[in-house]
Amino acid sequence: MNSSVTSASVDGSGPAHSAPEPDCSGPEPDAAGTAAGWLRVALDVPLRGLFDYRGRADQAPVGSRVIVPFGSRKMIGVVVEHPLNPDTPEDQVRDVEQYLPDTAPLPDAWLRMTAFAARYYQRPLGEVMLPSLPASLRKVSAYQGKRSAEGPVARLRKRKRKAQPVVQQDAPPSLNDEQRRAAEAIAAQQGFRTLLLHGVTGSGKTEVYLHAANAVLAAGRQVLFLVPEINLTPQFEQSLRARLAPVVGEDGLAILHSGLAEGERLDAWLRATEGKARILLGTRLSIFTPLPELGLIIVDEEHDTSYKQQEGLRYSARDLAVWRGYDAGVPVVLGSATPSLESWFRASNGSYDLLRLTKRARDVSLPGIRLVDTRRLQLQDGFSPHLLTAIGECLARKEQALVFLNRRGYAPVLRCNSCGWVSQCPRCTAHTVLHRGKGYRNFLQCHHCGYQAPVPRACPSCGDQDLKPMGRGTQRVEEVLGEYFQGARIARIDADSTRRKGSAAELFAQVHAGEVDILVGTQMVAKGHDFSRLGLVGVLNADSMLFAQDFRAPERLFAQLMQVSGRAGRHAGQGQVILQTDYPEQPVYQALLRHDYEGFARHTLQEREETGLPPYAHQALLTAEARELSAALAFLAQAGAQEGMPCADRVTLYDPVPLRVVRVANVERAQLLAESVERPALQAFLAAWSERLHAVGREHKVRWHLEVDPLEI
Ligand SMILES: Nc1ncnc2c1ncn2[C@@H]1O[C@H](COP(=O)(O)OP(=O)(O)OP(=O)(O)O)[C@@H](O)[C@H]1O
Ligand SMILES: [Zn+2]
Repeated sequence: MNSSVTSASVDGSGPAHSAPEPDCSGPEPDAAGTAAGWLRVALDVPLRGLFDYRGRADQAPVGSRVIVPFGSRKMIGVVVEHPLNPDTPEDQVRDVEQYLPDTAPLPDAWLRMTAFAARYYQRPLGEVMLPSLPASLRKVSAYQGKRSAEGPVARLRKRKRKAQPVVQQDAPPSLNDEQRRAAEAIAAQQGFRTLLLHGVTGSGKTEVYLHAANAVLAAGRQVLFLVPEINLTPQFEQSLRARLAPVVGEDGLAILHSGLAEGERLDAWLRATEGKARILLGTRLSIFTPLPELGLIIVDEEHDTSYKQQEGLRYSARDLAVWRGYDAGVPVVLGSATPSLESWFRASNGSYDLLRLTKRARDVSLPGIRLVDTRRLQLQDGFSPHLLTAIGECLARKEQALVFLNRRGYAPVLRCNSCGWVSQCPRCTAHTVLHRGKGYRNFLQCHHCGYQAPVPRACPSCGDQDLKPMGRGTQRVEEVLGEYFQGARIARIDADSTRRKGSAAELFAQVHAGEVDILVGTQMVAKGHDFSRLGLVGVLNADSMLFAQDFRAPERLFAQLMQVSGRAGRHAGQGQVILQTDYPEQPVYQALLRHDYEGFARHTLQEREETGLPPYAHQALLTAEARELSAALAFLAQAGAQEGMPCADRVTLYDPVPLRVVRVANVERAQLLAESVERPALQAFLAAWSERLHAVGREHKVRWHLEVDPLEI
């Protein structure tokens, strides 16, 4: 049997190491100076612990990558320690197969951050370290495959980098007083501090970031700039190039997101890691990129849930950014028009500094918001006469209109008018959504598991042919608008229309160029974009989010509505927002009418305090998945026994409950929530708990995962 496997305690009994504080002392040759020694290696396997191999410490400093045998496979791992002795009998320890010196060893700061993330999020160190590297640095085939040549780094260096198009530089506008104060406050920071930049939509937060970044770059340091979505990178890339190229050079910017080809990603990562790129602009995965001269971290739209990874290591890049700033001793700027209540809370109690931008940067006011009470209105294809009229007037003024609706597809469900049958996914407890395919070839699709089926000719239940779409999604809204506004150029931006690489960027470019009159979109269009010609925003179906069970639903709805409203009237004119609702008296809508983020935040935080919810408590969520719900619940019931756990008296475990959508892809799911008002107590509990879960999980045939600071419950 493979020694490294036994040392990692497959059966849960072995001497698994807890994720160590990485050894930061660098390579230590043994007494003889060279001879073989022991290497402790982190591997991307779902086992707790690390794995010992025989190898040469001088060839494999801490932080370097090696290829090692693992069972019958080979894997790339990261050397984290040079132990004096291996944890298994020496004759069972296998040899390192290949050293990978084509990159410098991963630096101490990276080792510290991955170790922190592993500890905090309760994951094996290897499952944090390896996935955070560009794919080609962690797969054996990139080094030993047929066409691997001298490895991915050497291959990359042989290729010529594409020349960066030189972007026209633009003169910075002179900052207004609020912007200047904010930029100066950031630039004045020596050392770690978190600054929350709360600026209303269109207040010019980007300009503040650019000024702060400029100062840091001029001082010879690097800047990490996080944005929530790939779609926002082109807009920021443009601004960064136009403004900062004189300081950092055309090559000084690197961009990282999941939409890049492997080689592009490796290139950006290497340039950032080697300090050639001075600014790294990217989505959440960039948070793990080593930056030797980091001087400032900026997190734009810090409230955005895209910063949370929802699979594998369920980390929050925003939260890790704050930790990284603390560890590196550099300031962190969190910016938003609608900060998360967690961040707002910390700004209110003084642990963050609050910087405010209270008015729009250009000479325009915030949009006028109107709630249209749809209870007693005859809607036409889902549109109130008010909204239709407003769109017509907007087009007549040669401005763009945006219709926002958080539901893609043609209609959320297909229904039989005769017997009431509704289209259902056979694998999930969910309806299938009607989609309009190419050439009107319609199909049904499940938005949970991806299942697709043709549209039945007749009702599968009663045979009647009167099947009708119920409700509307973006495709149907697009179609309806086409009928009402003939000749108008309509574009739809949602996950379906942007599947092809680059198509989202093309669509946004068309909107910016004024080649679109009406834009229909989901949350993809709602945030961050600086549309210059958009005069009107119409919101359909906001009510569907009003009564969600999640305690964060109102916060999220409010943020989304503020953000989408904020796309109107940014450059000129008076922006206008029309929101159709059956519940105009709801506090969320009333706060929106007044553009009153602070009032909404105060009110909602008070409710959270009274009910003991985050940020006044800390949570972790254990989710179990099994063929049968009963098995998932049984696992959770056993997992929920608290005897003998550290800090058990300060941690509340709630009763296991099925998820709202119980079955997805024939797997049934249930959850158990753990909560404590003391973060350290919860952390101590979780560390011991996750040990036990590994053991309990093996007895039950369930898959499970633990999520720390869950965003959705
Ligand atoms: N000092 C200034 N003078 C004139 N125009 C400015 C100034 N600062 C920013 N602007 C312009 O104001 C517009 C809005 O700025 P920006 O997109 O940065 O807003 P924002 O605060 O990020 O808003 P949101 O949160 O809605 O994304 C941009 O077109 C920008 O060029
Ligand atoms: Zn399904």
